Amino acid sequence: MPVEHRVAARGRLRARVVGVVAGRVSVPGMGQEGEGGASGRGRCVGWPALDERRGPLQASLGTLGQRLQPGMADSAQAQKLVYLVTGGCGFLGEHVVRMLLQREPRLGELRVFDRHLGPWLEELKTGPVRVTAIQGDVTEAHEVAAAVAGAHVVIHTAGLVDVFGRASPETIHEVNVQGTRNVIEACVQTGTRFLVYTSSMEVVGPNTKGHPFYRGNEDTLYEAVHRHPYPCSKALAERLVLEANGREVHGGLPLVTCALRPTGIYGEGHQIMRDFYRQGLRLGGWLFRAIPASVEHGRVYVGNVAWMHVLAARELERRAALMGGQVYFCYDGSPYKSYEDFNMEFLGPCGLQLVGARPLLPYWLLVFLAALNALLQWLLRPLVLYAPLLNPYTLAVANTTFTVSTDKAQRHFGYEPLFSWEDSRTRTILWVQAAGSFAQ
Ligand SMILES: NC(=O)c1ccc[n+]([C@@H]2O[C@H](COP(=O)([O-])OP(=O)(O)OC[C@H]3O[C@@H](n4cnc5c(N)ncnc54)[C@H](O)[C@@H]3O)[C@@H](O)[C@H]2O)c1
Ligand SMILES: C[C@@H](CO)CCC[C@@H](C)[C@H]1CC[C@H]2[C@@H]3[C@H](O)C=C4C[C@@H](O)CC[C@]4(C)[C@H]3CC[C@]12C
Repeated sequence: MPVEHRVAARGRLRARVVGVVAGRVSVPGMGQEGEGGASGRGRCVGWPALDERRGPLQASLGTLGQRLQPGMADSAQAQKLVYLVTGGCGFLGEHVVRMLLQREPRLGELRVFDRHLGPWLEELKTGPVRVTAIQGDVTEAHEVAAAVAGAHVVIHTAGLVDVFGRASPETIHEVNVQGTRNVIEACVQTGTRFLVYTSSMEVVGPNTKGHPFYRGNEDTLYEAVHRHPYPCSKALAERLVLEANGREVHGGLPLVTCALRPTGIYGEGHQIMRDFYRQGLRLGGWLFRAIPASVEHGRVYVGNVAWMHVLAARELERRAALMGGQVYFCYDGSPYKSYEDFNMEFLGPCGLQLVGARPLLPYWLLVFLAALNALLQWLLRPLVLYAPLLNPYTLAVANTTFTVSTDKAQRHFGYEPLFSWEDSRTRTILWVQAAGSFAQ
């Protein structure tokens, strides 16, 4: 049984803590050199502008960023580090947690902060690393501050991922923007110097005009205009994180931040993939093409996204001048395909078929159905939550080419995908098969 007790660090805290454990290690090769400039700043239509008083993004920390804090020497023998992963029980968060345990040799304590703690944390009970599960809410500044206090590195992946209208725009903003602000302020107040933020490709696009982003990189010019609360919130939060780079934290040293922008993540734990699978099973093994095969949608394997987070977090100290204030798309060797064709890479081997070489419905009809769904959602809201996959926003995202081709993370901190496409595919297929065999 886990030992549960109240955390007393720094003032009032409702967060509950469970002690657990795991471990072990390997180190990848490193790249070198650098470049400046973070691009992709979005404009949110109808959303408040950020407070600009802190001035422009601070791109470089010079040698300041290279100074070591006590306990941050570059050796496995050095004092062990305390990592905090917010949203550590989510789809991506769980992979980040497991990856840290496997591949961060300096890990001494791992704090997993989430609104909902997963039962799987129990299985991390044996091993050399202390795992502390903290039930808390990123919108509660005092809970965040208590969890951050004493951590060397924060990986802030908690977020409300909702493009289906389940949550209100205000709630999305509160969790994604205010929650991120709380994390930053907690770092500043408690002296935590290294912050990696899970952003999203949606900070850039697809934009409201449906412009294609074809194999773009972090410097590709693109008109980033958002209307939907989710991408707006991610864009605002990312900006907060980047602008916080260089702020003085408690103790006088500068905060070092960077943001990672995954495209559509897939892999073990991907609920939308599981939903498509179950839908196909309900339809007798058929799925029906709605999006032209020529529309490319960027996808990345969750294990590689987690790996990039771990590497970025690990290298932020050593490469502060280069990485501080930077954004990186998350990429790997996953093939460029349409959203539906890509899903079929996994659903096909699980026995589903995608019907139609071309969309079976004309696009105008899909637009009509998406608008109808939005109307029904609005009409039914007082009675019931109607949140189907198809709405004007998801249709626009699925129907607009958005793919990434970049090596920035490789050049800046030596990232190479840990999992090949074949491995990623096999792991995902096995998970879909297992997840689909549970009750529908
Ligand atoms: N899934 C994707 O395709 C994708 C792509 C790009 C970026 N992202 C980003 O990655 C991050 C993780 O996404 P995910 O797909 O794993 O989503 P998820 O919903 O599976 O995980 C999010 C986690 O955050 C936690 N959380 C939500 N609100 C919280 C709060 N107020 N306080 C504390 N914890 C809270 C949830 O309980 C959950 O465990 C998000 O920031 C998301 O914006 C996801
Ligand atoms: C029109 C339907 C016919 O089959 C298909 C609808 C698919 C949509 C539900 C998904 C298409 C693209 C997805 C999004 C994308 O992969 C990137 C995202 C970024 C991330 O930060 C959050 C998740 C998401 C918005 C993801 C959500 C689901 C899609 C819109």
